[in-house]
Amino acid sequence: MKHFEANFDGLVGPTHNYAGLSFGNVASFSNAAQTSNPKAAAKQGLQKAKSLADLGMVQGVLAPQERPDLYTLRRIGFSGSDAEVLQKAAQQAPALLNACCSASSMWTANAATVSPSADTRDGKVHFTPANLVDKLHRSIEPVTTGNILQATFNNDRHFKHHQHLPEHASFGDEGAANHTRLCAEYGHAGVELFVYGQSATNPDAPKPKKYPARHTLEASQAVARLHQLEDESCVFMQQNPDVIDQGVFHNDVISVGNQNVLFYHEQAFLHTEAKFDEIRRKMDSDMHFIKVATSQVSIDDAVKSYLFNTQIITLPSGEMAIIAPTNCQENPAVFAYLNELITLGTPIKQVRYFDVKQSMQNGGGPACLRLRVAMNQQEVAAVNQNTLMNDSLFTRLNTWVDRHYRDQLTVQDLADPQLIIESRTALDELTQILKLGSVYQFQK
Ligand SMILES: NCCC[C@H](NC(=O)CCC(=O)O)C(=O)O
Repeated sequence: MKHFEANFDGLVGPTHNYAGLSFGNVASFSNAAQTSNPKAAAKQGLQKAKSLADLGMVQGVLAPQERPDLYTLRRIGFSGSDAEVLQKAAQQAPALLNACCSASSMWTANAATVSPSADTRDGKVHFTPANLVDKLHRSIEPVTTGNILQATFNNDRHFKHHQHLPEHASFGDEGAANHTRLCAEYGHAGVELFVYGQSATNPDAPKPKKYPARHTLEASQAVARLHQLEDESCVFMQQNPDVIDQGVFHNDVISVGNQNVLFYHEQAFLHTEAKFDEIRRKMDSDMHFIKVATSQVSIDDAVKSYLFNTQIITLPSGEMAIIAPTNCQENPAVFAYLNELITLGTPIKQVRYFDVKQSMQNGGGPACLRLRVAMNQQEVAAVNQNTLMNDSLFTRLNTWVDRHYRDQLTVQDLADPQLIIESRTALDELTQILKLGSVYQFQK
């Protein structure tokens, strides 16, 4: 049977904006209060997704979330009509209003952790939505994320959906941004590499001093248990706390894997050599560890360009390609490195650049925008087919964006009661296009 690694890209929601909500994420902070362009952002994302489908990849889309989140605003005491709730929140607690308006669900690398059926004891594909507890604006995502995942992977025979982990810092879980699956072939049992920022139950373990470590070892271990993974197919590795303090808030800002390739910065991890030995021992095939030295690309350049937030994909020809943001072309050290990389005799043979600047300005690159789901042919057939990218879906979604999205949005606009009407109208229509059923609270 054929096997694929599908990418499910998050559609950028109608409230895409720059509110500076993510302490520790340099781009989020430095672009705070800029005017965003939700229409351009959504179209940049669609273009990347369509281009991957055109390359012969299995490509899907995941619906965005309903924002402004009036349910959370009411839960914390703002009352009255929808317009009154927005107005009171804007006056009394603008930071809370901003948190309830973020389109951050577009970064579906953080939607969940996914383990393919080749790795799990029950032979199903397992999904655990990430609780994202470290950031208020993201901590309100997991319930709806679960609804959307269940409507997209809606077949009990093949897909197993878990509840998100307990909402406590001990179980800080940022999903697949800190999870990479290494394997010889997508359909073979692989090694699931879980990268965490700190251990919650070991106060003496290293941790960053300036910025938060969002993800714990305990969360990764819980996901491995839920997903019925064998100890022999898991490796838990700690991120270097020093790089978290330099803006590497997720592991996918400093390393990315695909099949038997791990592309990483030399400062990415703690105990790198011992852990790589463990990976080698647990893999049933040779690994290519592609190290980028600080002398080639500094941490600062890696964070600014998102060199490691690239997607490494295996094309139908068997060659690997890197899907990079155009920001990598604009950074001389990174561009020079990438030009050299494709000549080094590694499995990576091409680089393709995409403009995803609207997302990058919030600290999310190409890899943040996608959730990887390795599946066999039968599993791909069991996915909600209306979510899979093709010419007709691409045209429909572009028309849908043109009809419903604004081409500029400021943080002040978030209190505009018209935005909630526009957003709900758009999402209601989207659930019909993707045939998701009622996944949003306003539809229930
Ligand atoms: N994987 C990339 C995630 C980026 C995301 N940025 C944000 O939420 C920025 C939102 C803002 O600043 O408006 C985050 O940090 O979790």
